[in-house]
Amino acid sequence: MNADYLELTNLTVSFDGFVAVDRVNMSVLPGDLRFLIGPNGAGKTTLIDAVSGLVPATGTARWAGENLVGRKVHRIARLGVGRTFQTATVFEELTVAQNLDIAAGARRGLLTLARRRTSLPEVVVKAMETIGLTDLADALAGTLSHGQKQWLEIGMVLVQDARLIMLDEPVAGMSAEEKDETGRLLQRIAADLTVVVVEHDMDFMRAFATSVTVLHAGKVLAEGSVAQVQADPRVQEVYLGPGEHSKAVAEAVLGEGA
Ligand SMILES: Nc1ncnc2c1ncn2[C@@H]1O[C@H](COP(=O)(O)OP(=O)(O)OP(=O)(O)O)[C@@H](O)[C@H]1O
Repeated sequence: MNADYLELTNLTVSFDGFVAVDRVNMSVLPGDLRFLIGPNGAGKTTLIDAVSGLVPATGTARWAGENLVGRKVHRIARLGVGRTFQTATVFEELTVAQNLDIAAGARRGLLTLARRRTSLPEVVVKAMETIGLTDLADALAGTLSHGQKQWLEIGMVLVQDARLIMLDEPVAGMSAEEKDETGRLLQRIAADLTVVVVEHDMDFMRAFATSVTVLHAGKVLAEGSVAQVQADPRVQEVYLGPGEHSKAVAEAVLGEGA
């Protein structure tokens, strides 16, 4: 079994007795572009917080042969787990290349970072190509468009040697062109890595997901291909409410096939 395989078993997160993630079982294989969808408050962000070590959890989250539950955030990052946040966290007053260099340095250690270098590390050059920002290497991050900032943040995860990448609503606020570009970027990344995308944008999900997990009230409600989850009456009910199962309404929210 490839070690780059994420397997959650009974993953549970409680906040003062409120169960936000409730005994979730989920497996994601390398090469998969898994979308995690569900209504507001379903527990999507909390789930990826738990896998990244940002909130305490019970159950297991197996990755790279280890259980991530109970491990410190930096230890989890060193096992190749990276994530982005809903709001991009780039250094606006630094250039694209500098942002990536610093992120790569976080991995390399301060000693290497302190050494003066005349050229950019290979990993930074490669990341700029992957995220399509090579031409903007010397542009200040603060001058980038919203979409470009998100791509830079993805690049900052890539240079840290992440092999499991979890993205929290990467296309929120993007233009249609930026969404398409992001989808193609995620497909390129998912060819080599394991990718989990938390998303509300159903058009984006339909265009780029290879598989989908639907969360509702902390639990896995459905899992499968886009067509399978769209056709699932339980998924339609969660998105539409009971008694609104007209085909036209279901299609308007979930797309054709619903
Ligand atoms: N730190 C916290 N303390 C208490 N409750 C929390 C905390 N973080 C999240 N919750 C609650 O857990 C539930 C799940 O929240 P979460 O943000 O994971 O949902 P989500 O599916 O990502 O929603 P959205 O799509 O709106 O971002 C919500 O009811 C939320 O209020």
